[in-house]
Amino acid sequence: MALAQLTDVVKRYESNLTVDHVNLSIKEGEIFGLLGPNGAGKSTTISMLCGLLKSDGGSIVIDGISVSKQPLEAKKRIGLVPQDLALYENMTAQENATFFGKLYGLRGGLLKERVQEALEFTGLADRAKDKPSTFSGGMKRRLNIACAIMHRPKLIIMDEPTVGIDPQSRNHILESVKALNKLGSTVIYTSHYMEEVEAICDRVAIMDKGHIIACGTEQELRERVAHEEKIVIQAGNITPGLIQELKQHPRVTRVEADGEKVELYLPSSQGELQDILFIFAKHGGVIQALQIEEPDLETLFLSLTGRTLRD
Ligand SMILES: Nc1ncnc2c1ncn2[C@@H]1O[C@H](COP(=O)(O)OP(=O)(O)OP(=O)(O)O)[C@@H](O)[C@H]1O
Repeated sequence: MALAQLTDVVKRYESNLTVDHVNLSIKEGEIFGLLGPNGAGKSTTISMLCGLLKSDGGSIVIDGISVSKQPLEAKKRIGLVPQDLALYENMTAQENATFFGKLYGLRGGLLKERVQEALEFTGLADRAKDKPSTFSGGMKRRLNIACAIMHRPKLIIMDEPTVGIDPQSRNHILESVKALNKLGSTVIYTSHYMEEVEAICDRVAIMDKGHIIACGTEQELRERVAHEEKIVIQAGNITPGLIQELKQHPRVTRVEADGEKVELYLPSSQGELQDILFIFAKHGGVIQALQIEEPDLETLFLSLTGRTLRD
């Protein structure tokens, strides 16, 4: 059963269709990834889903409740971890969590219990009496999560929660997403990091320029590009002439060069490897490592849009 249903949702900014007739069905109990480059329209979609932004068309239903007709009822079912931190710097971690708990109508013993639970869950119990101004970026992000889960929402929405934070907090957040899901919450997780979405999500929708361009399990999405292969080569002395000749190779569909790394996309490396090594040797490129990779969500994005997620 769908816990969140978006039907033909539209958002316009002046003449731009920022969200262009988006249809999504998020099943109860899943971790659903919304993957797309910066500016794809992910945050705008999330804001409409949470009732923070009015849509210009279509309908959004959460747990059977229309977000536009019964916004307060719908909001009770949602815990939003926004992209921008929403914390009070002059209140302690405990006071922040208490404040958000009260907003959701929690009081007395239950409120105290939930504050403790949320801070423990996010690994901040020993910093309960400290203010966020003394926290690292990752700890602030974790406190943001603690505040969002105080009312044990059915649907937790996290908008790019790992942008600009240290690897330890990043892992902590990814683990906590999985743990929240195991405890029964459905999660929508937006990101432009393919690896994160692949690591934690049951299903993924790929968004670009306001459209959902693909949706399915990682396996289903990979199968759509099963005919593509990626060769990743680490090499010294990568010259413009070398890149140019690789691009001209009739079987190579795309070349991405970044410092000492070259990524080549082609239908199959079989029978072509010799040629490619020859081109490197001809231009004095010194190969240090070579790896043939299975197609991934990046390959799919590239094949659908002609751009990489990082472009
Ligand atoms: N209030 C606004 N007025 C005009 N344009 C806007 C407004 N909010 C967003 N946009 C535009 O809508 C597009 C989508 O933005 P959105 O923030 O939804 O993308 P995103 O996929 O979440 O990317 P990011 O990861 O950078 O936040 C962008 O081009 C953005 O500039």
